[in-house]
Amino acid sequence: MVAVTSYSEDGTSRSTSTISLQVIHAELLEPHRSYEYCTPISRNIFRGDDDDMMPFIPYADDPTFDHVDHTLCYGSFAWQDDYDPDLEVISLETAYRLHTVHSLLYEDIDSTGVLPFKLFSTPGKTGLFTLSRRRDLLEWNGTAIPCSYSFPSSSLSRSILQHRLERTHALFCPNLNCIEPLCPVHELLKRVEYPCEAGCFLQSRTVEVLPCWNEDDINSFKSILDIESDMIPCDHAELCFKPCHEVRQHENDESFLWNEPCHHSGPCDGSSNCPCFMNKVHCQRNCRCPAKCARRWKGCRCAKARDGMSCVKAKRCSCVEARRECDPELCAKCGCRSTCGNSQIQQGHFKKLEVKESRWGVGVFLLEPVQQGEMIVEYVGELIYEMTFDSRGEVADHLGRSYVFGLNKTLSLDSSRAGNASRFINHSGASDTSSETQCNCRAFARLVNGEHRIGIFAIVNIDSGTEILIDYGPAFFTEQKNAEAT
Ligand SMILES: C[S@@+](CC[C@H](N)C(=O)[O-])C[C@H]1O[C@@H](n2cnc3c(N)ncnc32)[C@H](O)[C@@H]1O
Repeated sequence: MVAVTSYSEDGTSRSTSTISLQVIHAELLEPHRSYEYCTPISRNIFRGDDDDMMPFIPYADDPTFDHVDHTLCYGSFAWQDDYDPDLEVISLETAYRLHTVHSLLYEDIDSTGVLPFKLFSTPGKTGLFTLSRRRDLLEWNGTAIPCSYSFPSSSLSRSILQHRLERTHALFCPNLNCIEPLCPVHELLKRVEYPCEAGCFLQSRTVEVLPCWNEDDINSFKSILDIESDMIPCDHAELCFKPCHEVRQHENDESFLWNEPCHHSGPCDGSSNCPCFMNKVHCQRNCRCPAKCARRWKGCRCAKARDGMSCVKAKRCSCVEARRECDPELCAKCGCRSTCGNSQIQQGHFKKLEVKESRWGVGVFLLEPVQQGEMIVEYVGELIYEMTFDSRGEVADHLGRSYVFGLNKTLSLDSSRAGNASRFINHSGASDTSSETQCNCRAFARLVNGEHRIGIFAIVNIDSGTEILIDYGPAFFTEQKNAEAT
């Protein structure tokens, strides 16, 4: 029984009545187990590496997580960075006076660590000199620094490979589809048309014996190629501290793969040492050669099909065979924006999906039937480098759930922090023959207008309501088990 009292505007009670309500005994509702947040995205986001400053300690109250080991992945802790704007001005002033009055090099001042800030930028952390150029520091009338004085913009330690990579990375981004917000490269794009030095690879055409490099040189070079494969030899040479033509010879050595967009004067053939020509690959959208260059990918000549399956049903679509999606600029007839069946990722026509409880945590289920060969969804996430793959991997291993897909030699696609429903797709091995847990989809990487993207495709006809399952591959669970054991 519930008593209901009504009140007049001045707050006095007017009447009270009693009503009886039906009592329903509901089943006990179990709360869903806790999950991490995930930002919804529809396109891959370039992240590169996470900040070097640790924002918080994950699983701080969980004694089974090795916090100490995990902190080693970071250079500093956000909660210890006690920000004081006065200190910036005092540090800058101190550095200036030590340099101008006592003739100390800025690099030496930095290496003593005597100032509370680093003067020069370090990986993931902006230095005081750069900060002072980017924003207005507090004004101090007693300063000895003249208005016209400018602090050095960068001082890159020869010994820190990351520094060298970051500096050159800031000058070259050959990706026309670059989706990095405010990518600095597109402001600084610089054409390299001339030999970088005497003995540049552009000038020395003769193939000599492979120059003898020691193990450290070769390891550094491999790291550079892993992180920055899309560079010309002149830039690699600068990073390696090696003569340009030696670098070129090592790049040609079959132990290294090099498939960067070309950037040179002259035609894309042997006379200009065009890297695409040398590596027997097509010039791509990101190459700096003219659009009508003979080495460019020509696209397919498949005809339009009314059922929206042109190129897929065509006997031999050159784009399909090369694992590229058709390119609206090149494939004139197949209808990349309508009838082409080989442009599903860029068209973004995905199937209706539902995420719900499955055998292995949460899974993804179809809300409509799908035909074999159709694309279901694009696997999207943050594009990350190996260092971040490792640091995030420690958390994923502890959690027992990993959302990372290897995309190519350099980048992985991680949907642990940003992604779409596809991040919840579970695994079924090829050997599983049970009708309910049989693998019914496959992930394919496609070159889409110069970018590697991953689509999840049906490998059989699938009914509505069925869980989507893909084979993660043999390494996935072995790596997870190894990580749990260590
Ligand atoms: C990309 S997530 C898939 C979504 C996950 N089920 C969830 O609830 O978030 C991958 C993780 O799911 C779990 N998983 C997926 N398929 C599995 C399977 N066949 N057997 C055991 N665990 C599986 C593993 O923990 C794996 O690291």
